[in-house]
Amino acid sequence: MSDRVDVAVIGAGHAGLNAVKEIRRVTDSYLLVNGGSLGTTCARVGCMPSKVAIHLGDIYAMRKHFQRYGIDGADSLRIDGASALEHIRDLRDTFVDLVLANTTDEMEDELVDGHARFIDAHTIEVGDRTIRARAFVIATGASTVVPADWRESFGDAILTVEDLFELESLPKSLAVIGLGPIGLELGQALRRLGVDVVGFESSTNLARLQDPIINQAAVEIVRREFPIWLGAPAQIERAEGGVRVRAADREQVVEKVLVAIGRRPNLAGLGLEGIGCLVDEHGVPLYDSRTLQIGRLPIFIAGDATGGVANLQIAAEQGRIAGYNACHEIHRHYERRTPMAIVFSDPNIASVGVPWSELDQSQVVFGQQRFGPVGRALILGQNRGLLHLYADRRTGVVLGGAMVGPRCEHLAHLLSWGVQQQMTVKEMLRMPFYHPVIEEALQDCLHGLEKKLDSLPPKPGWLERLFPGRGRRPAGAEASA
Ligand SMILES: Cc1cc2nc3c(=O)[nH]c(=O)nc-3n(C[C@H](O)[C@H](O)[C@H](O)COP(=O)(O)OP(=O)(O)OC[C@H]3O[C@@H](n4cnc5c(N)ncnc54)[C@H](O)[C@@H]3O)c2cc1C
Ligand SMILES: NC(=O)c1ccc[n+]([C@@H]2O[C@H](COP(=O)([O-])OP(=O)(O)OC[C@H]3O[C@@H](n4cnc5c(N)ncnc54)[C@H](O)[C@@H]3O)[C@@H](O)[C@H]2O)c1
Repeated sequence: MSDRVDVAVIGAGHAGLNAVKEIRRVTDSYLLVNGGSLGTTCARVGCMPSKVAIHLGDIYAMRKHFQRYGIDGADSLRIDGASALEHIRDLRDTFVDLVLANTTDEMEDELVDGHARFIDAHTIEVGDRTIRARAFVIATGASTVVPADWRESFGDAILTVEDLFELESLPKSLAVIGLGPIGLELGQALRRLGVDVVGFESSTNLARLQDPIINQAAVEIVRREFPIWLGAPAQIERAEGGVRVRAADREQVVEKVLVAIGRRPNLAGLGLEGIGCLVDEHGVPLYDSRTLQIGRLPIFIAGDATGGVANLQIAAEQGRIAGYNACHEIHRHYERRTPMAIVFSDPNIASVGVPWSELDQSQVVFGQQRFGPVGRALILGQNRGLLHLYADRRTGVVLGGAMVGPRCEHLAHLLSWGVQQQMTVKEMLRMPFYHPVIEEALQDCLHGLEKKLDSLPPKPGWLERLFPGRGRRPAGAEASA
């Protein structure tokens, strides 16, 4: 069977579905090819079921405060792991249904089931079907990296996010290998649901945190809840009663291992090397980071398949740009908004704006604020944590920050909106704040920064230099070429 269409999109995750939305504005002549389960990584195994697990863990962990609050009987509370897992699957199915209802359920012949492989820059094969298109969008996502011999040698003892939520019951003990966002979020959630968890991380950073002060604070907080061993790669071997995990001089025998050592773009089977794509050392084709076009080919790439920052909003936005560019001669540019990463551990961990590694430390003034004395944090019984802000020494413009603390998911948004608007410390302080709220931690931190900035000796030409450099166009606003 042979088809000829304007655009074919490969992959029905958020990137691919958003590409389709753009393409449909221009043409009905498109196909969406998806190999594997429909419903998106986010809804099936990613953002959403992991947040349900975190929520259940947080609720159950609250029992530890009950006695202090005058609530009796916490000792007799028990969690039924099987029911908790069933609830996660129930909600997961709801999220998947919501995605499908608005997207692929409405498609008929436009949806093609199978894995695509390029024959040439205008042709793919999907099973016994040949599809010719004027342009393609590759949005094939990514999958967990599992060392080749681990599955073979350790079978069911090895878990990834792809199978964790399918378990019928919770394991008694679990080693989480890799404490990036996935390992930390799920390791903590499972610990709170009663699993004996130990975490292994080869770097010295939790959740990819670059800011050393916030990393140190986060490590100290997480360690109060379960052991985390940092700084050496973990290896595993068979042991009586389960699997032995070793890292440097540490070892632990556990029933199961959750592998969370990173995700790799699903590009291997696409045959890209055969159609003249130059690829990097990870097999990702070289593409223009603004137009998302691969070389000069009529092929665009979006979402986790790019091997770049993996998050839902970026996948969706890149999908829209790739879809648009696949059916327009004049391309739109993808420009990343102010970087923001939030890890939904308790307390939340977040980084915003200029990453630590890119700061010119001699030009930055730093502000710190502990959550310890913040009224609302004390009321919530969640006052561990620290906020660290960075501002430009010369102009007072807020550059970003990192934080570990209660409800930092919201502080991170507030901060990123200020950074995107290129606001100064003083301008952010003129924004409204209420009481008693966690946002007062941000206000206090900004006051501290303001004091430091005001105490710096004035520099000649300070004001004149301030305005030309500041330009009021929000960074990252979509531009058309
Ligand atoms: C456990 C976990 C938690 C996460 N939590 C968050 C979070 O809290 N916040 C956040 O922003 N992000 C989070 N993410 C990341 C987020 O889920 C992803 O960045 C996003 O879903 C990627 O979307 P995508 O469209 O690029 O890929 P996907 O949704 O993976 O879609 C790719 C599609 O392509 C199909 N496919 C693959 N190969 C082929 C082929 N050869 N031919 C045809 N089809 C193919 C796949 O079956 C799939 O349907 C999390 C991820 C995980 C795993
Ligand atoms: N809240 C969120 O936004 C969220 C949540 C989950 C996932 N994600 C995204 O999903 C992607 C994948 O997340 P991830 O956590 O799987 O990957 P990651 O690459 O962010 O982290 C993997 C970690 O594993 C460590 N590691 C590698 N090999 C190891 C070994 N042998 N022993 C011990 N540690 C080892 C690495 O040093 C790294 O810290 C990320 O890009 C992330 O942004 C986002």
